[in-house]
Amino acid sequence: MLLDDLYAGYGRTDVLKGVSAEIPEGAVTALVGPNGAGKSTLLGVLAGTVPLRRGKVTPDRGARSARAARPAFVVQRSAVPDTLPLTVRATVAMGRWAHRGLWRPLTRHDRAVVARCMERTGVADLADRGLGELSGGQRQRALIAQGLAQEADLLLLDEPSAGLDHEARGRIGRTIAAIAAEGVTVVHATHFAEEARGADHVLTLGGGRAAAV
Ligand SMILES: Nc1ncnc2c1ncn2[C@@H]1O[C@H](COP(=O)(O)OP(=O)(O)OP(=O)(O)O)[C@@H](O)[C@H]1O
Repeated sequence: MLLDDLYAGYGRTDVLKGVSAEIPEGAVTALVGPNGAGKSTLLGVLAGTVPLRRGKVTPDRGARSARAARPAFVVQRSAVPDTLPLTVRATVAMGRWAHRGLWRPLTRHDRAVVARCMERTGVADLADRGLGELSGGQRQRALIAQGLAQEADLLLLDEPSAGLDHEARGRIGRTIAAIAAEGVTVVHATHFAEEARGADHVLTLGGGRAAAV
């Protein structure tokens, strides 16, 4: 995927000021940079939730693949209230809404996708537990499973390891790597050097621009 001279921001301020970079397909790209550098903003641009003011994003296969035009965005875990009365299975099943429409019953295929996504992220044995009962790492993996259930080609994760301990971060890293190995392009924002080192590709944001490492 090619990012060409991207400008985006809020109000009168541009946060991204000419970001150009390549994001390799089927690999893990870590997005790093100081607080406020624009990592979430760039993820929002790729997700289509933050409008581009200038520049363009060209998916490598995008012109030919409708699925590539439907990225999955996994928001920061802190954006999900602990008290949300949802089981893990129901949370992951929400990822099928894009396919089924809201409140439509799940098909057998949908249920199979949900089950597989829970397995891929290691939360299958927690399927009937409430989100509020889970550890931070388990909840994060349930949210990643929800993103996966959308069957998008591009999985965007905003600081998936924020607030997690070393072991839980390692598990998230392995989950992300396994997802990319199945052909999904993964872009995740991170503050952890070890997590960035584990990625295939690192994009550093600073001063509104990007540098690949
Ligand atoms: N919805 C918004 N409205 C106005 N300004 C915003 C909005 N979202 C972000 N900003 C501002 O844009 C700048 C970049 O924010 P962004 O969240 O993209 O950075 P980040 O690199 O993800 O930061 P962090 O590491 O703290 O999550 C910041 O100055 C922030 O205050």
